[in-house]
Amino acid sequence: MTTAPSSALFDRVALIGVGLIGSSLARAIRRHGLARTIAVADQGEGVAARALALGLCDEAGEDAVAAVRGADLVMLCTPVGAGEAIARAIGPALAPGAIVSDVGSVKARVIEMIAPHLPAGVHLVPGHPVAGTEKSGPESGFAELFEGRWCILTPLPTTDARAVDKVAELWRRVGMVIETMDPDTHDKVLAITSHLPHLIAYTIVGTAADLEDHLSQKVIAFSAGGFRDFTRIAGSDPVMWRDVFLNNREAVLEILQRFTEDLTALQRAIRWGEGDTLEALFTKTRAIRQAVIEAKQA
Ligand SMILES: NC(=O)C1=CN([C@@H]2O[C@H](COP(=O)(O)OP(=O)(O)OC[C@H]3O[C@@H](n4cnc5c(N)ncnc54)[C@H](O)[C@@H]3O)[C@@H](O)[C@H]2O)C=CC1
Ligand SMILES: O=C(O)C(=O)Cc1ccc(O)cc1
Repeated sequence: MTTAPSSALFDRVALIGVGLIGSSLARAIRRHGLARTIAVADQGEGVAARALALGLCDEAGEDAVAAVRGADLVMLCTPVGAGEAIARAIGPALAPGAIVSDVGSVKARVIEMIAPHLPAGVHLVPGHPVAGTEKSGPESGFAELFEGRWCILTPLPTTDARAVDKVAELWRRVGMVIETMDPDTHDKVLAITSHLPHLIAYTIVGTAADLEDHLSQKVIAFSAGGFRDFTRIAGSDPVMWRDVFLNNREAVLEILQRFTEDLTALQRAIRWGEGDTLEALFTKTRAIRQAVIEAKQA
């Protein structure tokens, strides 16, 4: 099963967590021949065995320490809340010169949780492939997930530049476009573009579910258009998203404050029949939609 192409970037890649993102990365690494050996560790019940059966890796088990031994790249692909315990456990087993990276949707807290447990000589290169779906588990991954999407790296000023380049090259070879920013900026940007939309979706679907029985059943039966789109997002993994909100608390609360103020202004406009206010906002947002589409096509 081991692939040994001459263009392999890494000798042994250890993926800790082999759900949607870990399994997509395993598939993409295999497809592009980027590692000689892929070892995975996952504590989910039966997940490691399923990853092996799917042919995603050369070795699989529950023990992260065993997976990282001899690895030149360790990629943390678990919900972000698990990062600290994993880093504490694997720290002593990491080879000098090894790179530790991650795919977490939150960056500042992840760095705070992981960095203190890494020995000197091990390079931390935090990252976030901004590509995903509402699905989870090793069966839901696919090699093309990352193609044409952004990968944001948030290295510390002290991070070894060669280590950053190597992680950037990995994501580039699986099709991503690389952007570098500081962790706080990342967390603020993602709070509005990803975390708040998920919170809104969870709220709308929760509100619909709490309607009187006869109404809530009709909502499900006749759900179409907008509401259906929200149910897709609200079907995302509960543990992953619990960890995102707990670990990007400040940025999410700040953006939620602004959002609720804007929502209250809209509520007022509807109450007082201020059609001009509504139409002006909807005209502005339509232009933003157009700009987003054009940016994607560029
Ligand atoms: N789902 C998405 O669309 C995206 C997710 N991310 C980030 O990727 C990470 C993983 O998310 P998904 O792959 O979607 O989740 P997932 O739920 O599909 O996979 C997570 C895996 O981690 C395993 N796991 C949990 N705790 C563990 C531990 N202590 N040790 C070993 N394995 C453990 C679980 O058993 C599961 O198999 C998260 O940090 C998330 O923020 C980043 C981009 C997109
Ligand atoms: O499925 C969707 O619409 C997503 O937004 C996927 C996603 C989830 C989390 C991320 O950090 C990045 C992308």
